[in-house]
Amino acid sequence: MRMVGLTGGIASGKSTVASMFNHNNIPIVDADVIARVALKKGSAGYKKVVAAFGPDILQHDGHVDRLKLGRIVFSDASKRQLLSRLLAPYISSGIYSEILKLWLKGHKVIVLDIPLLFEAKWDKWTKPIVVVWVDPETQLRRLMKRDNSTEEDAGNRISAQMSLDLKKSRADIVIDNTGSLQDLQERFSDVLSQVKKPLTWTEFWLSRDGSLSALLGVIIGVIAVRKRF
Ligand SMILES: CC(C)(COP(=O)(O)OP(=O)(O)OC[C@H]1O[C@@H](n2cnc3c(N)ncnc32)[C@H](O)[C@@H]1O)[C@@H](O)C(=O)NCCC(=O)NCCS
Ligand SMILES: Nc1ncnc2c1ncn2[C@@H]1O[C@H](COP(=O)(O)OP(=O)(O)OP(=O)(O)O)[C@@H](O)[C@H]1O
Repeated sequence: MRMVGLTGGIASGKSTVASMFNHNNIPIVDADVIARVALKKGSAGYKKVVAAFGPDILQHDGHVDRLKLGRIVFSDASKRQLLSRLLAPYISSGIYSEILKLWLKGHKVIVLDIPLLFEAKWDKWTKPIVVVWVDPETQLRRLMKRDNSTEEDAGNRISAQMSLDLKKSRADIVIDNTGSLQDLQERFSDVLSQVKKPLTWTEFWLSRDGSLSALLGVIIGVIAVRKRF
């Protein structure tokens, strides 16, 4: 199975690109969605985070106030590291379990949409790595518009992340998303054909069908050897 890594900066357009993959029947493992589940009221992750950050981060109904927690962690690196450390085991196991489900369904290509792909070292497992890049002004403008946030809040979120130029330098494929959605769609068509190239041998043996063929081969081999002796 081929696991494509999809990453970029906040509001650079990862989800927009992910939905293009999805429209082409390539399933997505979305780390932001998994991270939300990990912080759901009553979950083990929720309990650890509330114990560490205190009840002030909760809304009246007991759910985490994401805006409030976001303000705290995106303006303080040590608190951000603490939150990441507390949630990392739950996010990782959520990602593994999604990958396993898709492997069992026999998908040949899947996309891991992980904002912290490099920081959390998921890049070792993904090939190719696609980075959605955008220039800093466009990123700030789109983020403020999407989240209806102030320049200060949006700037804090951007500077809390690894630089987008550094991510770009570590990419196999860069998608420049500074232009229009139509420009993005055109660039995406090239990327799709690269991602859909036939599987390498290693990827084939790591696919469900390849692994089952290998297992069957081993069983037949063992039976044949036993019959001979
Ligand atoms: C702080 C939280 C509650 C803010 O929630 P909010 O709904 O406002 O933002 P959302 O979850 O949609 O994240 C938006 C973007 O912020 C960026 N981001 C999120 N967490 C982090 C982090 N720890 N470090 C750097 N950037 C981050 C990502 O680009 C993400 O796509 C939330 O982001 C969170 O729980 N973060 C910790 C979990 C995590 O590490 N998520 C990243 C998945 S790899
Ligand atoms: N080429 C484009 N032209 C105009 N708007 C765009 C373009 N690409 C994305 N957007 C808009 O920019 C915003 C950010 O895009 P998107 O949500 O896909 O980013 P993201 O990288 O997934 O963000 P996050 O890291 O927060 O999950 C969205 O409102 C989206 O509709």
